[in-house]
Amino acid sequence: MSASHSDTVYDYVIVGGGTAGSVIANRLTEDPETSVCVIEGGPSDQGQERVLRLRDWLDLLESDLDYGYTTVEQPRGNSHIVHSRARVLGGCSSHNTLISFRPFPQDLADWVAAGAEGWDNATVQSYADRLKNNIVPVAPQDRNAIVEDWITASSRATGVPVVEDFNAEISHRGGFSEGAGFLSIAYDPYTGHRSSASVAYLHPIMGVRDNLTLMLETWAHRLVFDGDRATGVRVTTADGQERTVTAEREVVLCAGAVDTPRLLMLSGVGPAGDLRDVGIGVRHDLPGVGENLLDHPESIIMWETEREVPENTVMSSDGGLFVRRDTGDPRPDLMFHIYQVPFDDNTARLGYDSPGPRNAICMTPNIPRSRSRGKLWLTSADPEVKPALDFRYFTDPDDYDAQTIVDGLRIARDIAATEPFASWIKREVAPGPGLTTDEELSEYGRRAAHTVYHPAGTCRMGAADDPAAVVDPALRVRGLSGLRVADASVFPTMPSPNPMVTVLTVGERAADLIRADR
Ligand SMILES: Cc1cc2nc3c(=O)[nH]c(=O)nc-3n(C[C@H](O)[C@H](O)[C@H](O)COP(=O)(O)OP(=O)(O)OC[C@H]3O[C@@H](n4cnc5c(N)ncnc54)[C@H](O)[C@@H]3O)c2cc1C
Repeated sequence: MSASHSDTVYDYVIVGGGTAGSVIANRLTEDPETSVCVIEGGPSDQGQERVLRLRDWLDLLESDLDYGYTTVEQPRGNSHIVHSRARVLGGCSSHNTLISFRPFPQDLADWVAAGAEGWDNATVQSYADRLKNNIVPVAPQDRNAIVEDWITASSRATGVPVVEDFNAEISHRGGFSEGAGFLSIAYDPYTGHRSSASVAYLHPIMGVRDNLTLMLETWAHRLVFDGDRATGVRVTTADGQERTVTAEREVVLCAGAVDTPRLLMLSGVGPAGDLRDVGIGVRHDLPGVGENLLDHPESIIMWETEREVPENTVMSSDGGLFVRRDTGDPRPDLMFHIYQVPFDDNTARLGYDSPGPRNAICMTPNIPRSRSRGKLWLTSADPEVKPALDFRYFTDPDDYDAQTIVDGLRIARDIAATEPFASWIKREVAPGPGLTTDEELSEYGRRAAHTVYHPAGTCRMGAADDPAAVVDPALRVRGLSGLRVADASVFPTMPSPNPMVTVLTVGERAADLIRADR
């Protein structure tokens, strides 16, 4: 951009310097003639050891760097889940566990079938090939003996193969149906530091590229329009000033699956009836905003160990297991993480005791393609009031979601009875051996349920003429101009595995789409 512009006018304004936003900011500023301003609600992560040290991720949950969204009551689930969302540069990639899975080919076929033309497997995987993050299987020194034994027992008990590199199976062999192994993680095995979106995409260019401006601890609370065209963002800066940051070309929303639909609705873009109910003037009736709230729900089984769990780890959840029950689909339909620490918030609330910090091992079965669909909406026109999140956990009519958790708990028990994992186990703490029927396991599994922290889908992508879609396949907000969304909210359906790599590829492709429109 030319030097004649004032300091609050940029070619592109990106709201949210999170996972996708960091990628887009990097790619757009590769052209020195293009100016970009990133508005980020949180502080920088640079030099912040408590953020960068991946092993300490649990300390960031519900901290000053977490927006901590709650849910409305979940009659068939757990009403006490806190949905952590990071308030720091790099977004959730700066406080998550950085487990890195490419989406499965069939996940992307689902996207295309949902109207996301151009988001086919070959195209999306080619963007995954470009990622700057250092994604590697858990390094030898971080391979904990109990996880090694759990992988062996998982393979023996369920008949699935041991997998050395899950992503290689996806990129070179067209995916996998089942497997147990150490996870691939975006980290530096030499330092234990994150290879988050900010580390990989922003740190190398901060203070280097003059055409990149970061407005940190700055909150965007309303979009500014000229007719149907988005021209900028009203923000409150770190020192409490109200300002308008102007975009000559586009505003790109990367505030995540909670805050992007929230900002659209606060700006009068969303379901007209819902907006009127809270006294917000309707600029553009877009019924899909806030709908299609997706997640990966999980539950937990916890054991006390006979001896202390060794300390070496990347982030205390280093192994994964994928099982397929429905052979009519090539993808796994049950996933498990292992936790090498007592992950006991939900079990303690239900009255279960907790083993000591070095004497617990947990498995968390999760639902890769949950059939329950939720919704997010505003309860007030006040931008400070958090939105309501209703995931409608375990409400799918066929009870597929709850049955998946029941199956998961049973498979976990089989693994705990199989050597070499069995000899680590002293006793089952939760749900406890007394609960055995489907009904008992379903009731427990739903009450102790948690989230894998993967909300998505609330501004879903679809065909340009699909009235329920919020953005078209080029990520442009339907019916408006100068406005795109690029973050987890555009997912039409949930990718089966952990979604961060898919979000990063959304960022990579968004940058190309934006450049193509110049
Ligand atoms: C605890 C936890 C663990 C997870 N573990 C994994 C994992 O291991 N693997 C995996 O694949 N996925 C994981 N996930 C999910 C994954 O991290 C997210 O799906 C992904 O990072 C979301 O990226 P995003 O770009 O959509 O949003 P975010 O990364 O959340 O970015 C949004 C950014 O926008 C900023 N922002 C929001 N609103 C405003 C506003 N109004 N004004 C200014 N700034 C604003 C926020 O501060 C944030 O930086 C985890 C998530 C959590 C919370």
